[in-house]
Amino acid sequence: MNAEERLSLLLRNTEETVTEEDLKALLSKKEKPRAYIGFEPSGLVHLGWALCASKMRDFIDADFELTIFMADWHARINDKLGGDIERIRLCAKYMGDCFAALGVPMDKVNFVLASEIMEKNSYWETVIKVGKVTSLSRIKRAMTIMGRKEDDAELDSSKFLYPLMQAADIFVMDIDVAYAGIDQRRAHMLAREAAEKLGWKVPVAIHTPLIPGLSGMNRMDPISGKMSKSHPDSNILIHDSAEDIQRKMKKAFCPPEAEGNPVLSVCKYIIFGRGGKLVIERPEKFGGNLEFNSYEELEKTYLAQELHPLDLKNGVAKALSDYLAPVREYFEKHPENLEALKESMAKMQ
Ligand SMILES: Nc1ncnc2c1ncn2[C@@H]1O[C@H](COP(=O)(O)OP(=O)(O)OP(=O)(O)O)[C@@H](O)[C@H]1O
Ligand SMILES: N[C@@H](Cc1ccc(O)cc1)C(=O)O
Repeated sequence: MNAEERLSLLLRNTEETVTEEDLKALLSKKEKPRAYIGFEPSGLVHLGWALCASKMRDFIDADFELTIFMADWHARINDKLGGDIERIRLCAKYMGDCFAALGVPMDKVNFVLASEIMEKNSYWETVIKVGKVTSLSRIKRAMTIMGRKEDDAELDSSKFLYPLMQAADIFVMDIDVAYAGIDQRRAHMLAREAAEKLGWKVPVAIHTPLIPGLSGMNRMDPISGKMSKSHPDSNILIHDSAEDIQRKMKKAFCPPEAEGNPVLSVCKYIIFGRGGKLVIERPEKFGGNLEFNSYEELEKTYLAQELHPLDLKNGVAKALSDYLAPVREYFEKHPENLEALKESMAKMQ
């Protein structure tokens, strides 16, 4: 694959790259750059992460050394899973299963737990150095990277370490490209600015969009309306059955426009994310079946009101169920971590 092909693979399905010039320069000078994405192990996985998994595959295909980072202590700070570090680590194992089930070749990635890198002597030194060049108000603004409000006065003080730790993770692992959903932008901008001030390597940041929750997203605050495990009614879990998907899709917000439309967003980034097609089954009297081979074709037809929202939803529910069939098969063969996590989570309530 030449540099141009690598670049277009890395840029597909993204919302922004900071900066494209830096990325081009990196590709021209490094054969196997280092990229990473981090997650808090914090519960059952939803469809938004399928977009992350798909992008991870792009990084691997573009010949990057990819690290999937399981932020166990970050999740502990963020009070996830009852703040129980053992439960959080169990969840990290289950997440490894999820990425494998979503088609990430796990033998080609580094799967790293935050506690492993935190044992290095340089970790806390790096946190402190980043802290020395970052203002407290900047840290407060970055609280949104942990799903918290900037002005929440009730936060315990460990949470102020979190953005510094997330930036330090990048430096300690010697990362060239930090990848995440756009809600993580403030962490990456903080890391870039700290690196500039400290004279360290400035990481490139690549961000994918957020799949909206099924009940729709507030344009003024897209982060809080994203599909998330915190909003079970408006998410699709990767474990959902065909019936669950159908039921949830039926209730989904589906306005006659593309922006903020969760059903079209699922089509764009999941169903057509790596090619693919969509078949809408319709009785002859309503125009018969439709087949789309690209998202653009689908969007055009839908916006021209030649496809009824209910028919679209039914077709998407069926396509999603097919998309997630390998995930169901994977967990039928490897149920251990999922079952152990569910059992452990049941003890929390
Ligand atoms: N709806 C989504 N669409 C696309 N990417 C997402 C979505 N939700 C989260 N991500 C990405 O997944 C990674 C982990 O995010 P995060 O831990 O906030 O997920 P979550 O399951 O929605 O968590 P929570 O429910 O606790 O807010 C981040 O890179 C984030 O940008
Ligand atoms: N802040 C990320 C998790 C994360 C933590 C540390 C990292 O280095 C990277 C990512 C989230 O909420 O999903």
